[in-house]
Amino acid sequence: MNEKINVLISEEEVNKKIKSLGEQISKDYEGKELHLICVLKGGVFATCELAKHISVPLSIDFMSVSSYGDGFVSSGRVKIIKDLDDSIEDKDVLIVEDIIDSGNTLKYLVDLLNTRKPNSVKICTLLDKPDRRTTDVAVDYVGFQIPDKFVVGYGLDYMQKYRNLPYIGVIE
Ligand SMILES: O=P(O)(O)OC[C@H]1O[C@H](OP(=O)(O)OP(=O)(O)O)[C@H](O)[C@@H]1O
Ligand code: HPA
Repeated sequence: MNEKINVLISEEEVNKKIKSLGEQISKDYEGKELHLICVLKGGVFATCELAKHISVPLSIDFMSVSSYGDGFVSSGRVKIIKDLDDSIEDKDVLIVEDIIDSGNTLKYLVDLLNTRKPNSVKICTLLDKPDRRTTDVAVDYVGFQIPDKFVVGYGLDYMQKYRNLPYIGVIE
């Protein structure tokens, strides 16, 4: 079945915002090297677009975690499906996510990565749903704060579909 989807944030607005985040990050990390960690699967679109607008030397690694399964609600348990390939010791790490909702995923990831002796760990998320937060996490770069609606597109899925939409939509 195909759900009806309304546009919440257009493709143009998303790309413009990611460009400005990339420019800000480039300024903040001037003179340093940055290690991006893309949180799969949802973070892949935001990471690729963001990386294009970062001008400091950059490396990218991928980690796959899941807590939602195929539903609308977090299971509360974060499962590592694929760990990083490379050590992050002494690196300036920036985690890139599509969305922070309950905060469970990012809290788990930040705590885990901090045990691996990075020089710094910061967070960039395209979307933030502050009304849903149950776990406190300090987020350094936010694209858009959005209302408490289940969104899809730009990496975000419903039952693994709609990740490829070039905009952020809301399922009716
Ligand atoms: O703040 P939270 O409530 O933890 O929600 C945010 C997380 O949920 C989604 O991942 P999901 O577990 O659906 O995996 P996916 O990216 O592979 O779809 C999203 O990509 C974030 O990683
Ligand atoms: O609104 C959402 N949409 C898709 N995946 C998600 N994971 C957390 N929140 C969301």
